Amino acid sequence: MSSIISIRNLGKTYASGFKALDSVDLEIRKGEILALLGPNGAGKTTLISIVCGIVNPTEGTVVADGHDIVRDYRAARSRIGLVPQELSTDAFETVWATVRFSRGLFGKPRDDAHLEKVLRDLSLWDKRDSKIMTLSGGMKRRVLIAKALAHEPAILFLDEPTAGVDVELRRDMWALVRQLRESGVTIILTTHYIEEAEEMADRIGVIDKGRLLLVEDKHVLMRKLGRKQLSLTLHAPLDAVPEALASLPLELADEGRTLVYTFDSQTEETGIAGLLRRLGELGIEFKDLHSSESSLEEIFVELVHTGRQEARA
Ligand SMILES: Nc1ncnc2c1ncn2[C@@H]1O[C@H](COP(=O)(O)OP(=O)(O)OP(=O)(O)O)[C@@H](O)[C@H]1O
Repeated sequence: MSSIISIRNLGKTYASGFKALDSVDLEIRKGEILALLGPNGAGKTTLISIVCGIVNPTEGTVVADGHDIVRDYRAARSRIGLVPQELSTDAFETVWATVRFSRGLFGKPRDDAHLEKVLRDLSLWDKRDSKIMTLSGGMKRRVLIAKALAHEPAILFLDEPTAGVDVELRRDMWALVRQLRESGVTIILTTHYIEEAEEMADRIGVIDKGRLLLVEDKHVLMRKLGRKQLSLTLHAPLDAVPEALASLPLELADEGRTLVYTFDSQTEETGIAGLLRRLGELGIEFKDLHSSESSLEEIFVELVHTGRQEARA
């Protein structure tokens, strides 16, 4: 798949001297949904703001759909739609006037049929003559998306699209984002919600303290870094893991009633057969067993943790 955005060695040091981004390299593929995951202050909004021309980079380059975002700003920007975290203005405007104005900002000729389609797709058509301030929070968010799509961008950035929205609206937003991707739009979203990245993304980028720790296909990431656990519910609780099993990755949980075996999900040899044989030899019986995989959340916490340790080293 070809790249639609190339980010090379991108760095940002704010006037305060704070380095918000450090040597970020990232190729965003045409037609993908990329989720940027990171804790507060990681640099996600800074990265988006640079690509959208709101913040100037101090180092590096960004090329969006063939246009350098600094040298060729207007052309680059016209290819991009940005859905910011909050709707700050336009309270007294109607939905229709707002989206029409947004399209005009990019010098695009008037195209009422396109705007109608956008509003219909977002279930806002019936509200086209309503003033924005009269809309519900969920509808206001949809207006933000409609504004971002008014000029037919090839790339859509969504900054925390579902922060603070209820579960139902979140699901609606996800469906909408998928639909947009189907129509060929490349989507980059930032989120704090691991579930959102897990649900939506084709690839996941993890960013922390201005550094992009990794970018990986979601399934590969989960396979590569995920661990599996086998939990055995014992007949009789144990005080400690028996000496004879000390070399194995075993832990006791649930006050000695459960023996937990952790193994790498990538390896071919899980070692489970050997474990069960040795338990049999030691006369340790179990009444139930189940396996589980580490969630993206666990992987993420681990990544950020080791990333910080490496940065300190
Ligand atoms: N104009 C500015 N001047 C100085 N520091 C700034 C400025 N804007 C942002 N920062 C700092 O840069 C860091 C990254 O901020 P950014 O908003 O990019 O993070 P984020 O990952 O989007 O966080 P959040 O998830 O909280 O929105 C933060 O420590 C922030 O305080």
